[in-house]
Amino acid sequence: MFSEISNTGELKKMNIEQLQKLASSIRSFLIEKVSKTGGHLSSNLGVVELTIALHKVFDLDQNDDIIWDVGHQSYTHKILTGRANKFDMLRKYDGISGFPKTSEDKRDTFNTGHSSTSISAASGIAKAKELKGISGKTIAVIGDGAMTGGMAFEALNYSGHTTKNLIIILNDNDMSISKNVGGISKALKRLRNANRYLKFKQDVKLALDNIPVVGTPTKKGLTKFKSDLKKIVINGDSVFESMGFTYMGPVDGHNFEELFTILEHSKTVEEPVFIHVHTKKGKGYLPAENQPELFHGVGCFEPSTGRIICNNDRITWSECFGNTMCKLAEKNKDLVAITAAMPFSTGLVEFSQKYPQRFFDVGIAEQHAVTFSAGFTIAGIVPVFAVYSTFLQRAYDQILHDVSLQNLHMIFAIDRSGPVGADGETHQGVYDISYLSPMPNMTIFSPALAEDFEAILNISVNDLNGPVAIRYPRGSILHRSDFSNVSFPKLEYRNCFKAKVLETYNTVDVLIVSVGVMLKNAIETKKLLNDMGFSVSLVDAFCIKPIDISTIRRESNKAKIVVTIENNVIIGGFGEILQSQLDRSIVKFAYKDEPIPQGSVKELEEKYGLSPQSIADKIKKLLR
Ligand SMILES: Cc1ncc(C[n+]2csc(CCOP(=O)(O)OP(=O)(O)O)c2C)c(N)n1
Ligand SMILES: CC(=O)[C@@H](O)[C@H](O)COP(=O)(O)O
Ligand SMILES: [Mg+2]
Repeated sequence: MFSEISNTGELKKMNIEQLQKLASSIRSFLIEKVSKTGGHLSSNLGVVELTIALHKVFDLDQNDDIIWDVGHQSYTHKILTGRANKFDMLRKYDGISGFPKTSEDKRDTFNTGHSSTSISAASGIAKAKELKGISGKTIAVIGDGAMTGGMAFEALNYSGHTTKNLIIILNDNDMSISKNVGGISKALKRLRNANRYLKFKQDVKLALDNIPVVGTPTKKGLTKFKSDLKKIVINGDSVFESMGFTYMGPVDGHNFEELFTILEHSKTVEEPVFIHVHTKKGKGYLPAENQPELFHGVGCFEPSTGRIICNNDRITWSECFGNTMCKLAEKNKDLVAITAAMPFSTGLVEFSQKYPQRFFDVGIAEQHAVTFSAGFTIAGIVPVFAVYSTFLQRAYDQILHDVSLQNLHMIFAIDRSGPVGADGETHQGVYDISYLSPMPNMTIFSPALAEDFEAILNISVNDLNGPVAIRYPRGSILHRSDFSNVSFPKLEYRNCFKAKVLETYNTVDVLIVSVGVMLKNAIETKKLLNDMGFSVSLVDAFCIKPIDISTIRRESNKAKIVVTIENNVIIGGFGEILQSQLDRSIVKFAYKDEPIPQGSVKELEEKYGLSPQSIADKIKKLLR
């Protein structure tokens, strides 16, 4: 559909009216496609004009590069680089990614997915080009949410004074996933509200003389924009100016004329430039404009109404977490909840409404969130930091240095632990056992069922000491009643460090030890093996650290082979930890040591031999 403009030569010939038509058809295309595949709709609808303008003004086939921060807003860029026909497979197994991927197209300069990396990467690329004598601009497109991440500040601090030909485009829509928070957000609001049309009072050349970073050679080229430049605000007071950037803006990010004027201008400036673009999240689609949070990362929906249709009736782990937190907070007045810009997705909205004084959204600032939590513990408060497994990686040193070495009592509620599906390799939560296990004093639980999850959250908040991590996956939660033929022991403080022996025999072919929700696969594997005539004992490891080695050793002594099933990577995973403590070899079912691609959990389990059938087949071979 967009094949004729996918080559930038065509786009460059289009006039404003044609571009507006193009923007409108891209929006319809995005709504239609994302309504079927799911994806990051609101953010993408907000940057259609900005992306078109960038493709028109800069030359990605030559030496200009764009780094998309987070990268969840790169769909229009994908369309303009010839990938529109692949959108039916957006975020699907073997399909195109919802994030930039250098393997898909060379104009996806840098892979992203986690927030706040773009300025550092762009700054490095710009420096490298400078060293190699390559011309061209390097452009970081970063959202106001991503701008709350510490790494963005580190990069701004460094590159404003040092990096030529770097352009930072701040896409300010006043939203992270939820409403953006913090001082930066307030400062941006002030800038947005400042007089947008601060006209130059003098001749344009004279005005440019007052901008220290613009040299004489660039003035010549700029005179042709003389009339347009009257619209550009150059606000000498912004924090970005103080950091060494030439600040331009704010401009209306849905107005092509303003965008072209400012982008063309920035092209002529050698020194680092900071362009403030104001956009509307969800632009052009009322359901997304009205509920940008809901349509930030949405499943399938009805395009005409915005009605969500892929809703699961079952309660999710995040919802169960949020409900339990509300109950616990009622009794324990010292309990607080912390999120790094994800109140909605971690299930904390109700908590934030019921207990606004005890709820803290710190922005996309996982490192700060951990050390901030550590501070709470010093004054006798019990902080629960709800965070996705993949984003907690950001705070590795803070977990070690500020929490675990000091044995402080905080709870890491680790959501999206295990494979996450459509977001792919940048977001897979398959490393947390490996990265948390070496932390001294750390307790790690991996519940399989809602009943155990609620109980262990309560025990962790009220009875335990030191740092506690509770890992749980994306999606629907399971209950005891889902496994009517298994009898589960009641989880209490006295047995919370124990592995749960769910089925045991004096002599047995196989002992299966499962981790967390992999219990489901373990139960199904057991059934398959039983049908093949093999006997199977079953243990739910539950407590990963400290590992209940005595129970597992006792069960292992009765078995011909011992098998572990987990949703972590093999290296540093539960299987390896167990093997290092049991003096026998173990057959370990875990994710392979390679980037784990996008795809449904089922597809990934098939790919990595973690489905009940493939596990049973492998065990059968080993037993024979
Ligand atoms: C380190 C990290 N933490 C959290 C997230 C989850 N996340 C993805 S997008 C987003 C909000 C980004 O807001 P902004 O940069 O303003 O982009 P917008 O969606 O508003 O266009 C968040 C919190 C992430 N990708 N990376
Ligand atoms: C882009 C990003 O990092 C988040 O928006 C993430 O995609 C959310 O994932 P969930 O859909 O699992 O909440
Ligand atoms: Mg934003």
